[in-house]
Amino acid sequence: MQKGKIGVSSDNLFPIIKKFLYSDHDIFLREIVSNAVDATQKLKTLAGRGETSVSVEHAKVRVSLDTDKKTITVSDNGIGMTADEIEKYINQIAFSGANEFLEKYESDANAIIGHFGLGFYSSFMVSNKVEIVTKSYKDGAEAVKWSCDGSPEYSIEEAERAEVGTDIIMYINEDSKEFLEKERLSGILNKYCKFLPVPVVFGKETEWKDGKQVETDKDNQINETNPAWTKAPVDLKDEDYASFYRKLYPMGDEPLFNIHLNVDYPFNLTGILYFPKLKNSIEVQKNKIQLYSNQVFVTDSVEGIVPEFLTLLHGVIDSPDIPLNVSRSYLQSDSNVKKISSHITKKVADRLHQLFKDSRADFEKKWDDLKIFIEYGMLTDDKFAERAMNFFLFKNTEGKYFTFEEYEKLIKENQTNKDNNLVYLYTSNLEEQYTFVQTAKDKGYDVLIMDDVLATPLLNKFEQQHSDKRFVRVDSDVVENLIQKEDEKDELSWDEKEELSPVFQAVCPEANGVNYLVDFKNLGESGQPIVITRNEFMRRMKDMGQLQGGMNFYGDLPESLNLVVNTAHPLVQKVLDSKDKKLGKAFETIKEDLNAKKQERDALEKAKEGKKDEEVPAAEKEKLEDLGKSIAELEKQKREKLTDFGKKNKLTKQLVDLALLANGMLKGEALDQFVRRSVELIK
Ligand SMILES: Nc1ncnc2c1ncn2[C@@H]1O[C@H](COP(=O)(O)OP(=O)(O)OP(=O)(O)O)[C@@H](O)[C@H]1O
Repeated sequence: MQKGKIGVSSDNLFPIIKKFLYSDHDIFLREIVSNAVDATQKLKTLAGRGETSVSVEHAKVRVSLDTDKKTITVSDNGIGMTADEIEKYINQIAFSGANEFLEKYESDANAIIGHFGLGFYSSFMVSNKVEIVTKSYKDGAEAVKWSCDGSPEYSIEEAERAEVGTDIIMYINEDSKEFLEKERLSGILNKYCKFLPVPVVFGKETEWKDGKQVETDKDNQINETNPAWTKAPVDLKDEDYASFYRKLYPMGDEPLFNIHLNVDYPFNLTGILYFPKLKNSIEVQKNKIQLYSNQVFVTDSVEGIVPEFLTLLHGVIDSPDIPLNVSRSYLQSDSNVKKISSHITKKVADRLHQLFKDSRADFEKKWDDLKIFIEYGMLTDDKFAERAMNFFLFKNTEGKYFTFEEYEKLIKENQTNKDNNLVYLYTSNLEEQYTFVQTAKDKGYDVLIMDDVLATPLLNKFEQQHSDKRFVRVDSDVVENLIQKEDEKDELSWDEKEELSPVFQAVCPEANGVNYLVDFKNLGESGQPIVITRNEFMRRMKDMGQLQGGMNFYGDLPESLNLVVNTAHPLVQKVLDSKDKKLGKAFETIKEDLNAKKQERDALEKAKEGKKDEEVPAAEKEKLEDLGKSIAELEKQKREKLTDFGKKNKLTKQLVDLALLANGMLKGEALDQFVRRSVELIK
């Protein structure tokens, strides 16, 4: 037996490997199994070149578990190692054996790249002791056994092994005994090794016999050696893509369609990406793409590796050019990774454009499921946004689809306002905003449906890019104001409006932290007497605030609605008339009094003009002050009378309630009262 010291610069390397090399301890299995796969492939390469007569026909990697001895063993019938090679590749751990092999067999390099640096030593994260029993393929090579208990000391001795290949025997330590559970182990194999290119077996297949599961004598192969993405697109049918998707996501809904990536210049990349049917919550759909390197699973958290919006896609990307065992931040700044990312973006946009051109009808059918994804892309990636203008679709309330260009043509004539802006009308909820949609349609306008969470930021973006286009939600103003074609004429005098304002204010609901602002507008005799609208700017700001998690100034503001009184409506005129009748002489007196006092004050103010303060007689100042007080008092009385009238007047209440009802905002007690009042009014 020969003893020696592993060639590391410091005795402290082992603890470092154990603790810090990989945060996921389960990665040891990936490393050891992929070394075994590499060794097998190396032997196949040699056999293919006629450089060895060792049979590679039944090449496989076997993982076995011995719960009594507390060992996990990974065996392969690959290339094996001589004692010298162990010295070189294992003992001199800074040296990566793959390099030498690569130099020699450059043309076959792709299949045999070792990229995990200290891969073998990751076994010490979970083991007290590791043994290698190996026999090289080289003529006359003797089997050897290397053994190391986790200190830098190792031993190497002769051993028995009938066939060429290697066993890695790991004596699992107390802290890691979870890995001695069969379920756990097969879980890890399924995660990392599912698509390795050489058969990997673990345990035996089972079958149902006499009402229970029994083991057969057939090896249980855990991997598929030729997964769909490694095949040429021409060799795959729709069903093959669909069944591969089911393999990746057994619980997932059927995807909409897929993109098969196959790049070999300027970098190597293969993969299949699927467009899933997105559900409402975006977050849970994210990060389902699996990243592989030569069929070895690396990660399923691809943030920063593919563009943000593409994390919504599902599927597999495999590239030997992605540096894998490095930190995430390094990965994100890697130039290869950046190229890959923009390449995928382009491919995805191309594919969507293709689908749009090939079958518009089919594309439209899928649009509702696709749009969140495309909108997300347009918002976060300007290059994608540019390309997407070719296939982004608007959908109107009739269920018809238009490209940006087509829609512009459709509305240009009718929906250009007096300032020469093109106005796009939209609804975010056809049910709730039904009356507004209908009113707009009656005017001959077209209304779009923009009902998803990304609509508001997307509209903001469209408007930023096109300064002559405006998007307004149908309920953000009365239809006359949405697309203002000419300056309006007024039906009520300033005084009349001033008096009506507190009357209607008095019957606005007070609960729910909603502010109402009474406003007046000529909506025509056939228009509704009262309409409730939501200011577009404030609403969008609130929407954005909510998207950002409510941490935004506007998000916290109380909701503010406009109560628009139709100045041309006969019922509004009726309120005005009945107010005069009801408040009668007493109210007239207050008004006359108020007017007289105001005139007096104005005259005094006028006389004061141009004089310095000390030139104004004290009596006059006092008089002005008294007048101010009386005016304020009279104003207060006037307001009180109007408020009181508003509250008692059934018609006022009824009109406001009707407007609330049309907006689905009349609930509970208020609704009950409305119904009772309506019955009474009909009687
Ligand atoms: N099962 C095996 N059969 C034959 N040689 C092996 C086996 N396992 C490891 N080796 C040899 O030991 C070397 C070191 O392995 P290790 O996993 O530490 O690094 P690597 O495989 O070279 O690099 P990486 O882990 O990054 O792929 C390998 O390059 C290979 O030459």
